[in-house]
Amino acid sequence: MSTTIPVTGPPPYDVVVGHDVLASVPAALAGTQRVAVIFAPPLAALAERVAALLTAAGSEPTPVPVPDAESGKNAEVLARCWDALGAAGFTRSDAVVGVGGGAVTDLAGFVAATWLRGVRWAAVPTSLLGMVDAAVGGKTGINTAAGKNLVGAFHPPAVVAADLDVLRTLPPADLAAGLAEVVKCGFIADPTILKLIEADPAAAQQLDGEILPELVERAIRVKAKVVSTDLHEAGLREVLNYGHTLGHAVEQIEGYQRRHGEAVAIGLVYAAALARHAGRLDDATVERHRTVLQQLRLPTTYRADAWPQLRAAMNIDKKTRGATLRFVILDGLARPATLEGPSEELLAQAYSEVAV
Ligand SMILES: NC(=O)c1ccc[n+]([C@@H]2O[C@H](COP(=O)([O-])OP(=O)(O)OC[C@H]3O[C@@H](n4cnc5c(N)ncnc54)[C@H](O)[C@@H]3O)[C@@H](O)[C@H]2O)c1
Ligand SMILES: O=C(O)C(=O)C[C@@H](O)[C@H](O)[C@H](O)COP(=O)(O)O
Ligand SMILES: [Zn+2]
Repeated sequence: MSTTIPVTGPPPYDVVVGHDVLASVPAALAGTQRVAVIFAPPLAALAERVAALLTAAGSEPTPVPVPDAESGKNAEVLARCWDALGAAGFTRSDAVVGVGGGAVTDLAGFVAATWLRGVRWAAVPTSLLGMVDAAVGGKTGINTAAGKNLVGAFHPPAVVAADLDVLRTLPPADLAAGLAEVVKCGFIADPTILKLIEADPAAAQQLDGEILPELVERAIRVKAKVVSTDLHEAGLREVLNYGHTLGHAVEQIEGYQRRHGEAVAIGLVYAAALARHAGRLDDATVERHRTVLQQLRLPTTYRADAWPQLRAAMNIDKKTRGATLRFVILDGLARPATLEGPSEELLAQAYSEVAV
């Protein structure tokens, strides 16, 4: 059983989520000759299954193993992927498939965006975070020493095949990290998500119940709607960056060793505190951020002495214009807004609510 959630584009494509969805990959890449299947070691068996489906459909898969997680999302690994495509003689009628968590699909999508200035690609997200967020919407890219995702391209996939069964092997901490982005969707657009988690936080993490699939579908619908309206982040899409200004700074100062979803959880509390200090958000909604994230055992605090480093790292956030920091905040539940150029005092006051 599966659900198809359309991203209306342009270009249009489907997010197919549920069980037995992998056949949608060869279907979406019909007519391609060679297909590079980019994967990290923990997902080697699934990558082989995808390759077998491509072979059965008449394509010629080339396996391209890459280092796991953030250690594969950099310029050196990107260049190795280009070399693999070059050695196999990839042309514009060929394609790429990314099989893995968000780090691998971000990398694979960027390989596809840059090879011959853009070839088709498909995403097979294998983490919760990848299914609800990273694989959807066409943001592809890599990290640099200066910051998270600083090099990349908007290059939407031909299909996203999210097979809920693959989540069975996902470590619980990675499942929880994915829920941070689901919570984000709850605060910016769909408060039912928050009610579902608050009513039964354990059920939100159980693969065999009905709650987790509903949360996945709801979060994908939030993202699909936003990116269908504003692929290139001219305005509306910025709401998906809620919690990411401080979150990305945490990841950068930790050398990309911290789970993205955990950093976003800390960043969500910071953004809520910032909104309150700016007089835009009530105490109860700020507190709701802490409680729902803590129910999922996600971090909501960070080292007090890290503030100078975090503050410097935030300067290179993609929403920054010149010297003006810009934050996504809330004016209320499901009422995302922008805060431009907050004072240093305000920034530090908000951090005092996160600092331990
Ligand atoms: N492009 C976007 O719009 C977007 C959105 C959100 C996040 N991201 C990016 O996504 C990345 C985070 O993604 P993530 O949380 O998936 O982390 P990740 O890709 O680093 O994966 C986390 C770990 O889970 C493992 N894993 C994944 N699926 C598994 C499975 N089914 N079974 C066993 N192990 C599995 C991975 O091998 C890895 O060790 C970050 O780089 C973030 O910047 C991008
Ligand atoms: O899709 C988006 O747009 C988002 O902002 C979703 C985020 O969850 C995601 O982490 C994204 O990669 C951040 O984008 P960036 O442009 O700040 O790197
Ligand atoms: Zn994110």
